[in-house]
Parts: sequence; structure tokens; C-alpha cells
Amino acid sequence: MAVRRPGFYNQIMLPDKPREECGVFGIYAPGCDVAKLTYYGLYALQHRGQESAGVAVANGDKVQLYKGMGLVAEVFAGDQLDGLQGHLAIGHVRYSTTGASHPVNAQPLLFRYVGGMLGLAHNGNLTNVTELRSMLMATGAVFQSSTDSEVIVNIIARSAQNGLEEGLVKSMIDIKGAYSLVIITENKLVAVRDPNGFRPLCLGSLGDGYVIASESCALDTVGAKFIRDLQPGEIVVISDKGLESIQVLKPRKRAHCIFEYIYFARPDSIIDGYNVNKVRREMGRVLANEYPVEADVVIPVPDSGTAAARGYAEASGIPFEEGLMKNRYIGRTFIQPNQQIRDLGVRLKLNPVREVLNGKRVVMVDDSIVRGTTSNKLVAMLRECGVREVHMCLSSPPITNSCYYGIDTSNEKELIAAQKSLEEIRRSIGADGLHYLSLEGLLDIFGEDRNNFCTACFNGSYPIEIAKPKDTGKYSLE
Ligand SMILES: O=P(O)(O)OC[C@H]1O[C@H](OP(=O)(O)OP(=O)(O)O)[C@H](O)[C@@H]1O
Ligand SMILES: NC(=O)CC[C@H](N)C(=O)O
Ligand SMILES: [Mg+2]
Repeated sequence: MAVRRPGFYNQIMLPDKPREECGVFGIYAPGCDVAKLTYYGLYALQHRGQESAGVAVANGDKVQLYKGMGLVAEVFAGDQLDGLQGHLAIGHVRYSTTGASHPVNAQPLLFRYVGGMLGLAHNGNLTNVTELRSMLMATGAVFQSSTDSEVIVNIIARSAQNGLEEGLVKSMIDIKGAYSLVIITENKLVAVRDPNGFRPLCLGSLGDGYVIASESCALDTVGAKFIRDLQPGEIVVISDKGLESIQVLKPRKRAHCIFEYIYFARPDSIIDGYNVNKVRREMGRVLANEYPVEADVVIPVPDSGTAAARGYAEASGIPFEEGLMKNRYIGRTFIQPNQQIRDLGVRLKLNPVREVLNGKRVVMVDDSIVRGTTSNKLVAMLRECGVREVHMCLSSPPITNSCYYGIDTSNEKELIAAQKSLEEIRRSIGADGLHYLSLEGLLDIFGEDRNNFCTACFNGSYPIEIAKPKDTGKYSLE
């Protein structure tokens, strides 16, 4: 789980939350209630960020925005959507990476620029944000927020004297890092994917209109048909002239985030050609082949460990059982992210099914270990239920490096695998056996696409150079 930076909102609302990122959604569909469809699209992407949510709608003359802190259903609990009328819209759910979790940093951001109005929603994280922001400030720019996303808006606006498209093309040379963007003007919807394709972004059709989303599950939710993923380095412009695609830069070496498949994305999504559920199941199968054990049951740590546990059970022939029950209604219930609350958090979230576990040798499958809080608590819970042996299996390699491309993983001091050996981790979580999926085994699942991923969190091989911030291991513009 991630370490939250201190901030007004964190202190009063946020638990120590899972590592997530942001979700973006855009729609161009004259004749449809685009605000409501965006709301439903964001609902489908809620797992990608729970700090704030917002929708911006355009009607040809103006862009209107409503956003706030909280879950989509909390922010739009009243009749806010009724006031947002138009034929195109964008939306955002946020999990902060640069800039605190605070109302000023909620997205979409909306500005007036040389071409009129411009709203932007961003998933990802820039790696040269400090440098860009200093450069902009030195030339008189002012900022309302502390996000890297506002830096992107400034860079685009400065180069857009001859039109937004030209501004975007030029700005993609300066902006470094991870960005999947949806942009709205009074009459255009624009989508942009960075040249490495770090974060996902896909295109669908809805009647005569189009939909853009971080994940295909959001297209399904609004009844849109998946067309394709955006190419790394591609800009898609949708207006009354139809859809135009501009391949800006030659795609660099692809660096799709492999953690989307392991943990973040919804299993029903298809990302860059691979169904997440299928990949997760395969991870479990590979895990079973790499680490065969004598056991009586395979249990998942729900929900993100479930598909891999099924794969492990299928490949090993050991029966699959639901040995841990997840409280479906667990959300943002806690108060402060301290260790005591974190420990309690595991209990609130997951409860063992004694009848399934008592006297058994258990393979417990989860997607990952970050700090070890979850696995430590779960192993202890299983022991209390009379489990004879616990083999902890992870469908990812050990996480040893921080992410600087849009995922709020802990800094390296808190990553257990960066600090301890495999044997020390096994002892510290109290398991009889511990096995992580090998990086080779993971990449083999993708066959000839095996080189198309960013695996920096496992091997420190960063596709875009990063200057690690000294103290926190995180970027901050506070
Ligand atoms: O080692 P830790 O620091 O405890 O982090 C690892 C856990 O965090 C994630 O789950 P999380 O509970 O965040 O969310 P989930 O319910 O979506 O799996 C992940 O699936 C692991 O279970
Ligand atoms: N997780 C993300 O994609 C966050 C987007 C952006 N960097 C922000 O912090 O608002
Ligand atoms: Mg989990």
C-alpha cells in the first residue's frame, strides 16, 4: 500500500490506500447526455483513483466544469450533472502523484487560452516537471495548483498560437514522462498518449460518436464499441469534421506499465491487446509451474489475487477455495494512515473462512507485496484458523524500485523487497514458503511483445531517465 503525503485532505479523509493512479474519460456524441455517460464511464474507472472526480462538458460555445473531492457518486450526489449540457465531455478520477490530494488539484483543469477554453484530464506523471515549472515561472507563468498536469496545460497553451493541434505537437517534444490525456475545447475532444505509451488509453465508437477511456471496461459500461488502443505518440482529434489521427513522434520503445496487468486495471479490460483477466490467470499458471508445492487448497487474496489463484489451482490441480471474504463495502472509511489503522484495515477488509482453512496446507495467492502489511496480517489470521502450512505466492516479481510514471508506490525505504532478502521477507511475514513470479516468467506470457513493457519497479530499468527526488523518493511541487 502507498504512503500518503501529508495534506489537508489526507488527514481528514484518506486511508492508507491501494496503489492506484488516475482514470480519464472523454466522449463526443451529439444527441446523447454526455455528462451522464461520462459519470458512468468514471464510475467504471473508479478503481483507478478515489481522491477526487470531475466532469467538463462543452456545447460549442463554452465549457462548463464540476469537480470535487471524493468518489464519483459522492461528488455528483445531487443534481450537478443536470447543469452540464452539451455534446462533448471529459472526466477524471484522481489518485495524486504530483501535488497533494486537495480540491485545487482536482481534475479536469479548465483554463482560457489563446484559442478559447481548454480543459484537461491527465493520467500519468511527468519526469521533468520541476524543470518545466521553473522555466515557466521564470517567464512569468502563474499556477493555481501544484500538479504536473497544470504544467502540461501551460506548455500546450504557449505553443498554440496557430491552433491546438500544433500546440500539442510542439509540447510533446518538451514534456517528458507518462501522460495519457483527454482535452476538451468548446467544440473538440482531443486524446493524447505519450510516445512510450506508459499509461493505457483506448478509443471506442458510440453511434456516430466516439469515446476515449483509460480502460476498455469504461467503453463497455457506456455501451460503446472498442475500436483500438491509441498508439504511443498519437494524438486523436474528434470534432464535427470526424476523427483525425496525428502520429506526432515516431513511437519510442514501447513501455506499457506491466503493473496494469498485475494489479491496477480491471480484469474485464483489454489493454494493448491483452485481456487483463487472462494475463492474470496465466501468471498463476506460471507461478504454479515455477513453485509447485504439496498443499490442500489454493486461496486468493481478493480481489486482485483471484484470477492468478485460479490459474495456480488449474495448473497445480489443487482445489481452489474462497478462504478469505472481502467486505464489499469497505471504502474510504479510515481516518489516519498510521500503522495501527493499517493493521486494522486488513481485518476490516478481509476475514478468513475457518471452515475452509482449518487443518489445511494452504497456498495463498496475492498479486504483490509492497510493505508486507497485508501478507503479514493474513498469514497470522490463517494460523489463528488452524492452518498447518501457509505458502505465500505472488503473481509479480519483488517490487524493489519506486515508480515515477504515475503510480504512487511507496518510496524505496518502505518497499520490503528493497530492504530485505527473500528469506527475511518470508520470516517477517511468518509464512512457511514464499515465492514471487519471476520476471522472465511474467514476460514470457507476452511472447513477442515481451520487450514492450516498463518493468522499472522490478529491475530499476527506467525507460525515461529520472532524477530521483532526494528525501521522499517522490516528486512534489508543494
Ligand atoms: O504489502 P502491502 O503494503 O500490504 O501491499 C500489498 C497489497 O496491496 C494491494 O491490495 P490492496 O489492499 O491495496 O487493494 P485490493 O483490495 O484492491 O487488492 C495488493 O493487492 C496487496 O494485497
Ligand atoms: N495518478 C495519476 O495519473 C495522477 C495524474 C497527475 N500526475 C496528478 O497527480 O494529478
Ligand atoms: Mg490486495
